[in-house]
Amino acid sequence: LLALQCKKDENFPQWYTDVIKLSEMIAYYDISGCYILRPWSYKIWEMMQDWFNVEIRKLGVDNCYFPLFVSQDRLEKEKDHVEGFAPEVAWVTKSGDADLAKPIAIRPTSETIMYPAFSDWIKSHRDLPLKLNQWSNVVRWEFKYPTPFLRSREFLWQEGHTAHATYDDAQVMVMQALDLYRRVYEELLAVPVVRGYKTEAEKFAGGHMTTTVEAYIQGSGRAIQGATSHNLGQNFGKMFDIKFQDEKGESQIAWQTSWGLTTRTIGVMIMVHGDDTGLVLPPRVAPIQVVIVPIISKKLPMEQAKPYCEAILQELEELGLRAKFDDRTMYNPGWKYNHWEQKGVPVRIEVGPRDIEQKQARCVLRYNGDKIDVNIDGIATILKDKLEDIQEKMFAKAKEARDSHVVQVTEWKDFVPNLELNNLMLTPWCGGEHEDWEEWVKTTSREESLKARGEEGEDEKTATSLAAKTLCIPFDQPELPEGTKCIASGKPATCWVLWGRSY
Ligand SMILES: O=C1CCCN[C@@H]1CCCn1cnc2cc(F)c(Cl)cc2c1=O
Ligand SMILES: [Mg+2]
Repeated sequence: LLALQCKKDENFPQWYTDVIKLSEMIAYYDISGCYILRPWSYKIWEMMQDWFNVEIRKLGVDNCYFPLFVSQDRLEKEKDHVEGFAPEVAWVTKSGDADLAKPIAIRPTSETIMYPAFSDWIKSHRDLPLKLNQWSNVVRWEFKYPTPFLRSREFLWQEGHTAHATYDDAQVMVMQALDLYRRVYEELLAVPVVRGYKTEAEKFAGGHMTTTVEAYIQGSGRAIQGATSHNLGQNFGKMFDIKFQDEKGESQIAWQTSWGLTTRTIGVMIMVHGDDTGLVLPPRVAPIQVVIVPIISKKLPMEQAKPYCEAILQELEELGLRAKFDDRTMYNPGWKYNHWEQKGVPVRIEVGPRDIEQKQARCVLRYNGDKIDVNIDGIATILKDKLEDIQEKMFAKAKEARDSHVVQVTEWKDFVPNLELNNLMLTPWCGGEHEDWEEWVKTTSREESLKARGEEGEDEKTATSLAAKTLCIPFDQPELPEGTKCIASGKPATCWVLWGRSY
């Protein structure tokens, strides 16, 4: 595969698969749903980890590491909550050719692994708050169609787990974690997100309340959950006997949170920013921000180009930029241009004979193709500023694409037509839990989508994916005029909820 087989707006799933291969981010593996993260994507994960570790340390969170395995007894401690997930739990049943006495599960998440230890460690209010995080892999044997980064059977994540003396302290932690997630997306990945609460139907059943950051993928017209932060209330404290003596010597149950961000972040960044040439990397997370390509010919032998290029490289590195001088002789400049464009490197510096004569360099910007001739005196400062400008412009462009696809809708007749326009919809909502109006919207929006497309009885997968679901109740609520009716139930609306087709 030397170039993308299709345009981003022709066949989005195919485009995505080609981009992650061409940019050398992913390699495939013989076990379905498992992928190799090559250095080009793993370096991005490492930069997110580095940033996140600095930030959680400021919040008093310590990193730790708990075992990969969990006994069946422990995993199934919270019977009701686990049973919904049971089909996706991976089990170890043998060692060698001998059966294990009891099967052992591979962690799909670590509550049942961590919280018995929390119960041992927390006795007094002086042991609170307890704030731990772990970077690990988790395994969930998903059956939906697997997609690298977005839905894989093993993925990398961080999971934060904290315990507090009061509900309010826990809620502060929930919101601090959520804001870190917003910043990972908006400041590092240049992807705008909507922050809000999950509805009762969509929240983590084991918790008290779930908050989320939701991104918009223009290529598919779908929303995607970017990360999630839960207020667990005292649910797990009761289940795992996590109690503490308060100042008055009274026994209290701890208030907890948990929060997670996964390698799905990388897939979101690819889908939002990629174009018909390939990956377009936000400078903040680009493993290489600037690549220098010499245009070697009889007029400019490598001996003459090398010192000139190496001087530029050194100046860039001294300013903290991640730069590379591509001095390979077996590839010509055109091949190198294509290679680094497909990998999404933000800035390419071309150095030809004329550039050296005029003590300048031709800089090409990946995100919009601009070509600028820059004096090599001070080139590093100019490019450092240019990279910051690129980061801002990429965010602004993604924000415009998202904002132009969010519409307020108050009447049901406008709901599916907007789905068909790849829009997300803010609608008045009665909070519809009790009569499960959310299920009604899912079912009805799927049926009406099929009809709108003249495809009765579409195969289950597509049909389901045509259904709209609630993404969140945005923290940022528009005015809700007195007497506004819920778009589904017609009952008095209590808030605005954001709907969309989603991943
Ligand atoms: O979302 C987060 C943030 C990080 C820590 N965990 C929570 C809740 C995870 C929900 N969840 C998600 N998926 C699961 C899959 C499973 F197979 C089992 Cl047994 C349990 C779960 C499960 O509890
Ligand atoms: Mg799941």
